[in-house]
Amino acid sequence: MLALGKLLELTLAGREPAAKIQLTVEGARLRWLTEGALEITPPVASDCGLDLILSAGVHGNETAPIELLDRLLRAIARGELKPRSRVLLLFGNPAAMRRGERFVVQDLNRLFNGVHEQSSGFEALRACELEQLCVSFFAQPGRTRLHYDLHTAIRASKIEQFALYPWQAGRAHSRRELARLKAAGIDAALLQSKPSTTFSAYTYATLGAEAFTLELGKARPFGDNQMVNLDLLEQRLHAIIAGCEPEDDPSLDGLQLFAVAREVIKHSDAFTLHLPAAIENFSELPLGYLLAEDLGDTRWTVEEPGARIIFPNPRVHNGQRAGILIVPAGDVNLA
Ligand SMILES: O=C(O)CCC(=O)N[C@@H](CCC(=O)O)C(=O)O
Ligand SMILES: [Zn+2]
Repeated sequence: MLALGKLLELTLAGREPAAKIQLTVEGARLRWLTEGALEITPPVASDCGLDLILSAGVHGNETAPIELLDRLLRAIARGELKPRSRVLLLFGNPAAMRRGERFVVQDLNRLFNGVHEQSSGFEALRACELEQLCVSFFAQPGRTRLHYDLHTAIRASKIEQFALYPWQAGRAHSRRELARLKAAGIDAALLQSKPSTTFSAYTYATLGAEAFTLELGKARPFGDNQMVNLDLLEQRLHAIIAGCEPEDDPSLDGLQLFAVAREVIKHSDAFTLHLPAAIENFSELPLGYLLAEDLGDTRWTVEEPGARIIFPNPRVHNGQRAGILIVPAGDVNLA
């Protein structure tokens, strides 16, 4: 196998490869760009016109997607998976991956779309670097842009594999992309309705890619991910990279669509979340339920029929999202 196929090993060891460019037998080029970043370029004659960004490890302790990208890259480096798409593989937060922690100083996935410019520290620099890597990767005009940012969640989930679909003014979410995700084993999608500072929101709204955050089960240490079955997603990523995707059924039956009702923001150290510690993502909350309290008279009470909670986390920094209240999406305008 080509040495650059061991990007994960190199990244975890904090090492730079001696050779930055290597070619597979079929002539695909692997190019190491910087820590945790590798570009794969198919031979010109077989290029299918897709620019695909696959990222994982934006949160350093979310190992199942990191292992998935490692398997894909090794298959390419062994010549078993023959790319026809250009691919940018990114391990988002190498320092946090080495520590097995979500982040080092601050949550990298809150620093995109320019927020890093008003901040400092390791993650702010990395957000800037990741944005530049994506801009350069997408520089060629007339090509199709797709980005999957792969994550796992802190807690268990009633719906284990789901997507968060970013938002941009005047742009409808794509039925074709949702059908593709359904075929890849994704059971639900949360359609965002406002701008965001996550990585996928950056590539979607600023760079015009189709882009998603994919949540793929519960975060566990390296080597401990046997419970997560990512076979369908892995097969689909193989097919996308190899430029040989099957035609998808355009029906979205079986894919649950949700909309954001409200984001719960933690304003102060007095913030209290009234949920059991082991509550699962997508748990339903009854009308009138007192969900959270904060300084002064701030109270979060459930007012939306059918409301469910995802990502409840009272330990976030003040000013950040401590949970999202979601509801089943009504009539959705899809492109
Ligand atoms: O389990 C949790 O509480 C967080 C899981 C996670 O990291 N989710 C992403 C979602 C990103 C998005 O909203 O697109 C995050 O919080 O960064
Ligand atoms: Zn994450």
